[in-house]
Amino acid sequence: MRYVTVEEMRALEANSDYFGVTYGMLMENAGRKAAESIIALYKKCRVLVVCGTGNNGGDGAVVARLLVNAGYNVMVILLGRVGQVKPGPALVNLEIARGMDIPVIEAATPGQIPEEAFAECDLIVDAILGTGFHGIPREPARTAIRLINESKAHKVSLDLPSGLDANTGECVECVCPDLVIAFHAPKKGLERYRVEVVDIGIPEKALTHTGPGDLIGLKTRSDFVEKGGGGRLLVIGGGPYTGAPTFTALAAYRSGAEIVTVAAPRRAASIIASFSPDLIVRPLSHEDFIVREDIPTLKKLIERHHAVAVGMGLGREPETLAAVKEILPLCERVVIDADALQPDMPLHGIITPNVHEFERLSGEHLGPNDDAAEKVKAFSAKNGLVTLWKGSPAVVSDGNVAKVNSTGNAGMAVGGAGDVLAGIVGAFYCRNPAYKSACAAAFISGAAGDMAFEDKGYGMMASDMLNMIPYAVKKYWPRKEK
Ligand SMILES: NC(=O)C1=CN([C@@H]2O[C@H](COP(=O)(O)OP(=O)(O)OC[C@H]3O[C@@H](n4cnc5c(N)ncnc54)[C@H](O)[C@@H]3O)[C@@H](O)[C@H]2O)[C@@H](O)CC1
Ligand SMILES: [K+]
Repeated sequence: MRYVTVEEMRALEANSDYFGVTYGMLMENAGRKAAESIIALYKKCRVLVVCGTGNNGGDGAVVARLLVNAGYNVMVILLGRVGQVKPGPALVNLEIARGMDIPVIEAATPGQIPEEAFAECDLIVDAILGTGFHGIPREPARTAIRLINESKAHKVSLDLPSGLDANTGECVECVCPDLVIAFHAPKKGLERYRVEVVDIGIPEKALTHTGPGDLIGLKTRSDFVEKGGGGRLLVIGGGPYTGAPTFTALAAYRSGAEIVTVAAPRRAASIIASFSPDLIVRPLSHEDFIVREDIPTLKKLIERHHAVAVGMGLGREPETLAAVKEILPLCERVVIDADALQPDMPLHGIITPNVHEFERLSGEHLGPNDDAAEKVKAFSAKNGLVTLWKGSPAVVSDGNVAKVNSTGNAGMAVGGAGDVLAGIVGAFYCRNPAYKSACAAAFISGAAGDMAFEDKGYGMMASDMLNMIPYAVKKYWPRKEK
């Protein structure tokens, strides 16, 4: 089984919690499965559970409680004060253990660790550090790891051997366990251990649907301190229509882009510029639509931005489409939308077709009982790109995996909603991988649409979605320390 990265695990846990199988339930499941494995392997004996102050320690507290229930003689060493324990399921389970008169020794420094406990036990459960660990073990974890390794007792590590960095698979000083009980899937670096993977009840939906977990690890402006680091998006659109590129550009700003430039034909450019002083608008050569003479200008603009969103409000003048055909290969990160989605276009990056545009591109009519995820995945694989299919619900795929969007509503079938979505995708894509950007954008766009619908029902407009984007981001963006 392929290992799961720390970020993937965080995302799965966050989506699991979002769909109702909470962090607390996951911890209970993890602890129960670990205790069951231990009871199957070791007859009743003296067990020392060494807990860290994070959720791995929380798992250890659940194991301690369940082994006591099964008649084992259990003692817990907490490497810190109870007051330092992560609030939430870990603290709850440590308090429960203490409340059950299980001896919990608090050892905040190496000197406070009762060394004799490591000699007077038959089995040690290593619940010090899990996927939240990185670097070199600090004290008192470091001493505890040494004492565990020097002990003659059997050792079982929860999720991974404490001291193994699951981001890199490396370990400088880590527990050498007889068995690792890994939760949900192995982490990187477990190849050299005896591992038992246990299911902790993460619902299938956490894997198949978007959720707040898809925002974990998404880079935003605050990750780039230098000016313009937050992402510079170029919007190439406008012509017969001026609202569409405007929605895309404003949505990108609302999603955290730092600089958004709109390149549009002259007349459209002056109208777009009049909508908002926030927009940097670059009028092109022709009055009404984009022409081949614009290519050198567009080339220069493309080079000065992290990503490009093209197609919104473009119109379908043959000369315009010919120009777009020439500039698409020049774009490293591109979101291709609306009129630019033509079968003979060199499509790549992320495409955001609605149902009709997808039909035009793939020749596939997706009816209500079609498996949209499979069709969109196949199309994405064949064309080597990421598709954000704007069905209801939307489906995102990179050709390998596919996710169904879990937010959004029928009120969003309103002019401009697709342009807003394209702007959110473009803003995220400036600084993030394509598939992650598309999943996160689908989720945030639908969440903003849900807030707008909550507020205005079917009277909502795309501009209401625009205003809700920052609130959706604030509501669902898991705090860094999770
Ligand atoms: N979040 C969840 O819903 C679940 C988490 N689970 C468990 O939670 C673990 C992840 O928990 P956390 O993210 O809280 O982190 P961990 O419990 O893995 O470790 C975090 C603790 O270690 C400390 N730490 C980090 N680097 C250190 C270093 N170099 N030296 C010493 N201490 C260090 C941190 O300050 C923190 O207190 C998983 O491995 C798994 O065991 C499971 O219960 C499944 C459910
Ligand atoms: K561990």
